[in-house]
Amino acid sequence: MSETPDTTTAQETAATSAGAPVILRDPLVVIDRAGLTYTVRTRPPSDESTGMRWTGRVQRMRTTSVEALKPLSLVVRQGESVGIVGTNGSGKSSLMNLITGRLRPTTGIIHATSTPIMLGVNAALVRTVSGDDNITLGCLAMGMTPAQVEAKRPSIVELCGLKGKLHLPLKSYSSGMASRLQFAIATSIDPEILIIDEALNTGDAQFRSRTQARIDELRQQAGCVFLVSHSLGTIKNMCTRVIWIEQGELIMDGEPDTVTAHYRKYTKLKSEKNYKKAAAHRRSLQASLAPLTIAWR
Ligand SMILES: Nc1ncnc2c1ncn2[C@@H]1O[C@H](COP(=O)(O)OP(=O)(O)OP(=O)(O)O)[C@@H](O)[C@H]1O
Repeated sequence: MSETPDTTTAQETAATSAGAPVILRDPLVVIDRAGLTYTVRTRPPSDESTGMRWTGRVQRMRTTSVEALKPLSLVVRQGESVGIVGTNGSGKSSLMNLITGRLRPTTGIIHATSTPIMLGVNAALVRTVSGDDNITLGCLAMGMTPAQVEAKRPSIVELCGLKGKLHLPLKSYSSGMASRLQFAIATSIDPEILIIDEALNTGDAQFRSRTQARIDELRQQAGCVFLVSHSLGTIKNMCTRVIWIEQGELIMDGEPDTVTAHYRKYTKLKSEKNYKKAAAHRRSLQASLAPLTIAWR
C-alpha cells in the first residue's frame, strides 16, 4: 500500500474531542466497500410448456447473478487475529477469496501490504508423491529458492510431527495427517497475512495446540491472521476480534465473547424456527454497527 488510510467510524469520530478523523496505525489489509456478485450460467428449464426438447447441441444459456457480498469495509491491523463467523452461504469464503486475490471484487477495492496466503483444507498437495517431495513442491510454489526450502525443511518436519512418514506418498496419509503437513508447509514462509479456512477442525488435540502456538507466533511476528470456522470454541480461543457476516452483510465486528454470544443466540433462534425473532435480533445488531469510512491521503 503506497498511501496511508484514514479510517474513521462514526463511533470513533464521536469519541474524539475535536471530531477529527482517527488514523489507524499499521493496517495490513484494507477492504474498501468491496462487494462480490457471482455470475452463473444456467441451462433454461426444460421446455415442457413449449413441447421443445434440448438436443444437447444448440442451447441458449441464461445468466443469473448471486450477490454473495454486499459492499463492506474493514481494516485489519498488525497483530490482529480475526475470526469470521456466519451461517452456511453467508459469504465468508467469498470474502477470503477476495482478500487473497483469487476473486476480484465486483465493487470496491482491497489493499494488502503483501500477498495473503490462504490455508484451506483443499489447498493443493500432490497425492502421488511423498510428504518430503510435497514439502519441496509446496515451498517452491510459494516462491522459495531450493536453498530456502532446505533451510526451512527441519522446522516444517518438526511442526507437522510426521517424521518417519515423510517418505510415504501422500495418498497413504489420513486427512488429519495431510492437513498437518499442509499447515506446516503453508505457514513456513512466515506469511504476513495468513488466511485459514476451516483447516483447524482436523488434526488431533496435540496438533491443534501446535497450530495455536504457530498462529500465536505468526501474530507476534507482526502479521495478521483471518480464521474462518464454524467452531465458536476455536474462534474464541484463537481470535482477538470477530466479524460476523450474514447473507453477505456485515452484522457485527468486535470482541470475540460478545460477537460469538450474539451469533450463538441468532443460530439458536433459527434452529428453534424462531425466524422472525432471529431476523429482528440480526437487524438490531446491524443497526448499531457504526459505518466505517476509509479516506486516502
Ligand atoms: N462460484 C460460485 N458461483 C455462484 N455462487 C456462488 C459461488 N460460490 C459461492 N456462491 C454463493 O455465494 C454465497 C456465499 O457463499 P460462500 O461460499 O462465500 O459462503 P460461506 O459463508 O463460506 O458458506 P459455508 O459456511 O457453507 O462454507 C452463497 O449464496 C453461495 O451459493
